[in-house]
Amino acid sequence: MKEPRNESTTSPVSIALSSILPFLTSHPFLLLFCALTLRILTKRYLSPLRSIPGPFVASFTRLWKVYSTARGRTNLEHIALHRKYGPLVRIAPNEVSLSSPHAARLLLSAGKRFYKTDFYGVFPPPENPDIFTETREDVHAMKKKVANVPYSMAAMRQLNGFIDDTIDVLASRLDEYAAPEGEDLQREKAQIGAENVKKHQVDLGAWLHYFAFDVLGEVAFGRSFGFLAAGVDVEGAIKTIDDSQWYNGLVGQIPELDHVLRRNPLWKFIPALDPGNALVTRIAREEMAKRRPFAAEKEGKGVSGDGREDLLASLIKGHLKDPSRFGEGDVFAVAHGAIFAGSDSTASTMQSFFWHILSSPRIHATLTSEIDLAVRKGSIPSTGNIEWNASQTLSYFQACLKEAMRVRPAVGVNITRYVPPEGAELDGHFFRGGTRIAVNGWVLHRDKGVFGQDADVYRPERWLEDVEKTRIMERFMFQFGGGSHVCIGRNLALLEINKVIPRLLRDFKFELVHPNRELKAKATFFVVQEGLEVYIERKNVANA
Ligand code: HEM
Repeated sequence: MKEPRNESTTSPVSIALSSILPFLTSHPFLLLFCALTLRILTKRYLSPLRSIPGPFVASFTRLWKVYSTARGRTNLEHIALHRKYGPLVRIAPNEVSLSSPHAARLLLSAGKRFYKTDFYGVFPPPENPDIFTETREDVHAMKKKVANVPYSMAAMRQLNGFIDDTIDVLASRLDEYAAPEGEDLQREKAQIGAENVKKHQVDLGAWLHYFAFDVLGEVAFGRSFGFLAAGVDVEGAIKTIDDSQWYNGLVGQIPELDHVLRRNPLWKFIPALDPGNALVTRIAREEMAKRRPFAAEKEGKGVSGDGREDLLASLIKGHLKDPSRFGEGDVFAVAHGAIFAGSDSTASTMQSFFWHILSSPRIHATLTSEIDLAVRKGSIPSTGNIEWNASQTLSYFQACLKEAMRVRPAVGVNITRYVPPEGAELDGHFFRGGTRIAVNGWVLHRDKGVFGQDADVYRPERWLEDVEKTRIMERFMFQFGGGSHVCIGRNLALLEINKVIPRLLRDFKFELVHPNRELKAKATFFVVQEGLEVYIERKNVANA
């Protein structure tokens, strides 16, 4: 017969605890140390992600991500991380970065239910999310349906006039700085000495930035923001947006922090921190106020009086059709959000393009000969603006543009999605529901399997070599994201880029002032770039 258990026997564990706990509570620092060690050990070794390699600190705290984002080099650091650790890298206790373009396609596909994370909730206005910041998929789909109308390529072509006018302003502003050509140049050389002629230089990057903003002002609100006219960042508006994006990218790594920072009601008492005071927001508000009670839109008219309907007018019409599904707040949020989403992104893409082509005399020469030849053949006009269809005939230009978007995509921080509740397999690994998965275009676009062994190199020819290979590479380009959250403004961005860049290359000669210097780039959400200073000379295409 079994001996009855002696209930009063004290287990060794309880003896140990009863002696250790009083000791620890009387030594709070030691207690803190033990708690932290326990947290580190559980996050690091008991997590379902424990087998995925990555920086040790990242496995137990999101602060690693904050640190990495704060340095403004997330894009480059992630390339290095994947080279060191492989295709899956644990970058936070519950977050993994993937480098496989195949896995990224699945992650971003519509209908696969990998939804946006709370990272996006930090982007303002949190109380009235726009298409980019809306994380509720059903609400997002409803808003995007309305907004898709004015962003379609057909609608964008209708806005061609706005873009043309802004290109004319950019070209004439650059013309003020450009060195003369031909006989005029000889005259100037004689007057000021040949060595001084090259002093005609501009910060092309800044002018492209002003251009991207002014186009958006015209497209969204039927009025320019006036950056090109002023030739400066009026009221520091661009800097305000860049700073705000830097905050969003950084705080988005630990979104809870937003409640004690920007969403903290005390901020409202510091006017300089109130984004409502910023130029772009002010203009957006003024335009909304001017158009109320939306009489013109009720009659189905545009606002500019010349038949052109801006984004705001089109969104108001969408709102009038179904105010309960697309409220007035949505009209404002979507039109205003377009400026934030579409300005730095487009500017960064154009800056990358110019930096790459000007850094290679061979590529630059091939591209300019293509454009000069197109003028001589009459496939693009010798003066004035260039239409979308005409720029599509410039195959080397198209290859240079794709290659710029591949090597230096405009979004520099990670795009993140949650794994659906039932879990999912990505790149051969099963992830539990709720795991955060991150992808970064800078990493994905360097995949050697898809883009070739020389994927790190800027080489436009890769897009012209083999039709089948090109088709595959196009499938795995993520510069505009993908799936249901694919960039809504890509038609606009491509339209303006396809019109303005060939025109600038047709009308001016450019040369880098600092040929061996990298652009100064900071990955906020977008890669904000500086340092594209060029020598500029007027070009007579007939003599080219
Ligand atoms: C070359 C220029 C551009 C690039 C490279 C770019 C890139 C991107 C990327 C990568 C995304 C997906 C982000 C994510 O899933 O987190 C995105 C989304 C978005 N973009 Fe763009 N963008 C550009 C221009 C524009 C323009 C001109 C506009 C508006 C005028 C715009 C508005 C948006 C919006 C509203 C979204 C959110 C779409 C959604 O979630 O459904 N973008 N863009």
